[in-house]
Amino acid sequence: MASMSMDIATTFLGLYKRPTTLLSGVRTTVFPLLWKPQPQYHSHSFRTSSSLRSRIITADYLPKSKQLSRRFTVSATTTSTPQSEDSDVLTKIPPDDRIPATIITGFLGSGKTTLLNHILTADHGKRIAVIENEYGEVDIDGSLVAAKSVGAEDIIMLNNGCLCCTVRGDLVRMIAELVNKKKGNFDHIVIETTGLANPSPIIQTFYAEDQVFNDVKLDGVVTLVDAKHASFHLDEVKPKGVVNEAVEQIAYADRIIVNKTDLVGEPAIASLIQRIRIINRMAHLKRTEFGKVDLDYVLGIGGFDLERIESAVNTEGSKDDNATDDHDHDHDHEHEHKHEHHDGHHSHDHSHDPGVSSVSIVCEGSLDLEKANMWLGTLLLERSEDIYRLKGILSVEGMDERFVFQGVHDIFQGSPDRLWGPNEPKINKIVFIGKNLDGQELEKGFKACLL
Ligand SMILES: Nc1nc2c(ncn2[C@@H]2O[C@H](COP(=O)(O)OP(=O)(O)OP(=O)(O)O)[C@@H](O)[C@H]2O)c(=O)[nH]1
Repeated sequence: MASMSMDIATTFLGLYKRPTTLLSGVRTTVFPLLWKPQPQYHSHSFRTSSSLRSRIITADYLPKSKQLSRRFTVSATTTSTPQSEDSDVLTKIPPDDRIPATIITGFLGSGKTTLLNHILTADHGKRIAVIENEYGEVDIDGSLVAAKSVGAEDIIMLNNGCLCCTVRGDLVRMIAELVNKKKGNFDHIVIETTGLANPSPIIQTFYAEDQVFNDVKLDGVVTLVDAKHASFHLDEVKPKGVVNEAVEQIAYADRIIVNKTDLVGEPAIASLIQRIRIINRMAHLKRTEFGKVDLDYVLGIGGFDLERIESAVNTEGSKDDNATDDHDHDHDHEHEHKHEHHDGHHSHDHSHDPGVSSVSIVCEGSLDLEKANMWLGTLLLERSEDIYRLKGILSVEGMDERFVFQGVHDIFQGSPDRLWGPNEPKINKIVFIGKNLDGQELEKGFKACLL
């Protein structure tokens, strides 16, 4: 990591000065290209060449040659065309017609297959291709999935290991094959991971692999949490350097489903939800029995869609979607404030993935572009392993649009969004989910970038 980091830093910090060219198909801007409002950038400065498409990914599964050739990832398609004589650009986001994919994850027995069956048997009109990953040679979940009989276009089993480790290459091939052979026959891909999967490398696959990225977009990560057993797994002490999958699965979620609520009482559910909120305050959360949720809660959520980031970052979005859980509400105010939630246990010696928490910063003002680039570049250079998820909406000096972005470790993407309203306060919102986050330091660093 250390030796790679310098490359990343150089890339990160140097990028915004590079001339850029049109990338066919997918165009966007990236934060370090954060637009300098100078005349020479007016019509093309957002466009990235394919060589700028994705940021270096340091995950060790990528071959070195690939690691070095990758920089920033893009997903939203953003064009910049002249708007009027007196304004620089019109930012609009044309439809992204890549096939959406949903990752369903959650600890062993939390109800993933149950949810999948609910999805497959519900009346939503979508044609779904399923990729099912089971650890072990014997396809048990596959036979439990109601797939063929209810019209799933395809169900593909990956049985030789866990998606996040040994069969990740298979996932890439599987998706590429699905797209090449069956495009037009299905509208959505659902991937069920094993109960022991760490979602991070699976998520990264959607950005790191051209074969996947060009045709498929990650719609969201749905994490099932077993209301009865989750606390036990969250508490589990892992050897140094070994991730606690239960914590990671919650940390990466866009939607959390606290399932099996029939098996425990209200106090246990409430305390579990509080605990989940410490790890991830950004995801929407619902309680269920047998995974019975409205399908629009889990499909088509655009969790990784830049247009939707606002709701993710919006502090309202971090509430439990069940009104009954209003004990979990935020105490947010309109202007300057910060939330920092650390696991109260992390000072103890026995750790359950110590200090996985969320920090959100909300403050009004406009950012100095160069300072922001420097700050975020340095932060990701030093801390990308610990920063699991990052999402935000920023106000940048000289930019009429909001800048929305998100990151997964050192993969970072962003683009201008809609124009700020004439009387709209320019409030920056940024959420970090990760390990050992120091809320005060993050806030201080962020505020130092404000003009
Ligand atoms: N009581 C109760 N049982 C549930 C609920 N949801 C699922 N189950 C049961 O829990 C068991 C495990 O559910 P699955 O859907 O197979 O869980 P999974 O996450 O796919 O399990 P793995 O593939 O082993 O990781 C099954 O027997 C389900 O019928 C629920 O809300 N309440």
